[in-house]
Amino acid sequence: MAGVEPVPGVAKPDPILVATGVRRSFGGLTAVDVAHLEVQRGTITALIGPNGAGKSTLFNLLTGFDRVDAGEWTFEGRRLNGLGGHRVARRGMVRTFQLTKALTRLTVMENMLLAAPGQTGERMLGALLRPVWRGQEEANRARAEQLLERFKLLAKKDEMAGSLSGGQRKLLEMARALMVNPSMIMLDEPMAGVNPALVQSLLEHITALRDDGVTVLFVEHDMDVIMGISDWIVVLAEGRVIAEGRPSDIRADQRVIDAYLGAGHDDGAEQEPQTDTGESHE
Ligand SMILES: Nc1ncnc2c1ncn2[C@@H]1O[C@H](COP(=O)(O)OP(=O)(O)OP(=O)(O)O)[C@@H](O)[C@H]1O
Repeated sequence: MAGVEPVPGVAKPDPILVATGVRRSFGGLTAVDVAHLEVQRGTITALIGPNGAGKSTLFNLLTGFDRVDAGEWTFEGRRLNGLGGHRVARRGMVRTFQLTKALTRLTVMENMLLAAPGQTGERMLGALLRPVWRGQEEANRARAEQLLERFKLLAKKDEMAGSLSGGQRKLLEMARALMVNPSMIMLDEPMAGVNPALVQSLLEHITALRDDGVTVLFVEHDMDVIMGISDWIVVLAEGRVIAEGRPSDIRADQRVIDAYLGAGHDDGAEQEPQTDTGESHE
């Protein structure tokens, strides 16, 4: 991303995702108010910000799981406004979801097959198209096995997803998202609840996705992870993009330091201003 100025809303050479004027309020609270944001194709871009900054809401809006109040966005040059999550996924932009209770009661393989393309309408057309359908199911199963192998979960394919460790669940979430062969994947806190021993392996999987040409946008709180693998970082605070740039730009950005300190985030160097030292200031 050489030559791209680290300023909020900056244009990028080959953006895969472009959002303009995207706003979402809940009651009187403006959760997201993004004037302009471009995600460069083929990069790992981190979306960071203090708690409540609007990161999850922005993810939900862009992937069709929530509705904007205003604004528009394009993916691969095509408008996505008004499309639901499944149709957005079919266009090639998928997000990971935490495994819900229901999904933990299915096997690993069943989870993979549920995420496969073309799940809707099959029952209706099933009688008519049974041979085609069967072929599709075989192809889905083959792809699922390939992905499970890649994420070292193949041996677990017949086990309940609920029996997986935190890290293995994250791998399964990633593998599920890849069932539709996306060109962009959005990861919501991929490292949350992951045993430190698995963090390195997850990081390698994320960089491997990028190296395979998949654009990655991820929300994460762990600064070491963010600084370690991101090509570009976008900082949200109170719904707005307050900074964006390479890790070195972001580390030195006073607005970012202020936003994190203001929200009481622990970056390892902050001092709590209101700490009672036991001395009287009167
Ligand atoms: N469905 C909702 N109804 C009402 N308020 C909401 C809803 N979803 C989000 N909010 C509010 O919008 C703001 C942004 O929330 P959001 O979850 O997007 O932040 P976030 O940056 O993802 O935070 P975190 O890092 O804690 O996950 C918060 O103040 C939150 O309370």
